[in-house]
Amino acid sequence: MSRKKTAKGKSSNSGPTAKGKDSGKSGKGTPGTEALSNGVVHPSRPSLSNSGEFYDLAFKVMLVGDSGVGKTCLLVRFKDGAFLAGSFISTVGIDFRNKVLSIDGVKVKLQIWDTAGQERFRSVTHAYYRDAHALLLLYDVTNKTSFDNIQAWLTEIHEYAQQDVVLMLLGNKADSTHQRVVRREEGEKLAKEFGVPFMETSAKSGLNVDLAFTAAAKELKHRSLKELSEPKFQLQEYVNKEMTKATSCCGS
Ligand SMILES: Nc1nc2c(ncn2[C@@H]2O[C@H](COP(=O)(O)OP(=O)(O)OP(=O)(O)O)[C@@H](O)[C@H]2O)c(=O)[nH]1
Ligand SMILES: [Mg+2]
Repeated sequence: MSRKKTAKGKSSNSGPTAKGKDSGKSGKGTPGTEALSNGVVHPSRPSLSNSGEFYDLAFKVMLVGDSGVGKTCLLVRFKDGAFLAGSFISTVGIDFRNKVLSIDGVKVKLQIWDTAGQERFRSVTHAYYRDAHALLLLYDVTNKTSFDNIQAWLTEIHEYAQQDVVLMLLGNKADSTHQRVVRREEGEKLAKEFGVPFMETSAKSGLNVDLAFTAAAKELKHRSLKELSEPKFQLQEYVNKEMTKATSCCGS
């Protein structure tokens, strides 16, 4: 995936995704309209993604958070199973990648939007919030400022995103034991305060990366298929059960 992208404008579709490209840049990745506004394409008639994979449901997931917290690396880890080590290339504008997951026998396509954390791209990012079905809000456990800024991000999300957006808080770089300045408990406390599911992740080691996306997809699928006969899907409970805890030796 190119990490140098320039924003070209606002996404024009308000519904979930169907038949998008596997990756693209802003303003261009506006897929077709087969999907209904709640994310259901049609379970009995699977659609075909451009990568040749069939899917039943499609949703947009957006990665947000300060520059350098690891949004692009998290996406690359999830999509390709690799870690982008080396020099940091800050995302310009917005970019996306698709991935189809199998959730309880249902094929769920996630169109994952990787936003630029830098302040100067904020107005571009704002334009995409309203189309997002889920938001993964990241901070960096080795960067206190990125943690302190979470409240401001939540205010922004409240202002621009859909009211019922699925939101998760992720403390990334949990592998960086020695550089850690934000304890897991602090992340948990903040998340609890705002009623948001929380987990620590590492794009480097892969810790909880699949889980973060799968949990969001499960929640979206549950809501979309209105599985009312089943007990309500409890996102935080599911995460707690599945989560691998990072070993954090050094608190702040
Ligand atoms: N140790 C460690 N380093 C990470 C991890 N995730 C990302 N990094 C490093 O952090 C730096 C920033 O990562 P990016 O993914 O480019 O950050 P970003 O949030 O996309 O930044 P912007 O595009 O500017 O918003 C890079 O040097 C990565 O190698 C992680 O889980 N662990
Ligand atoms: Mg980036």
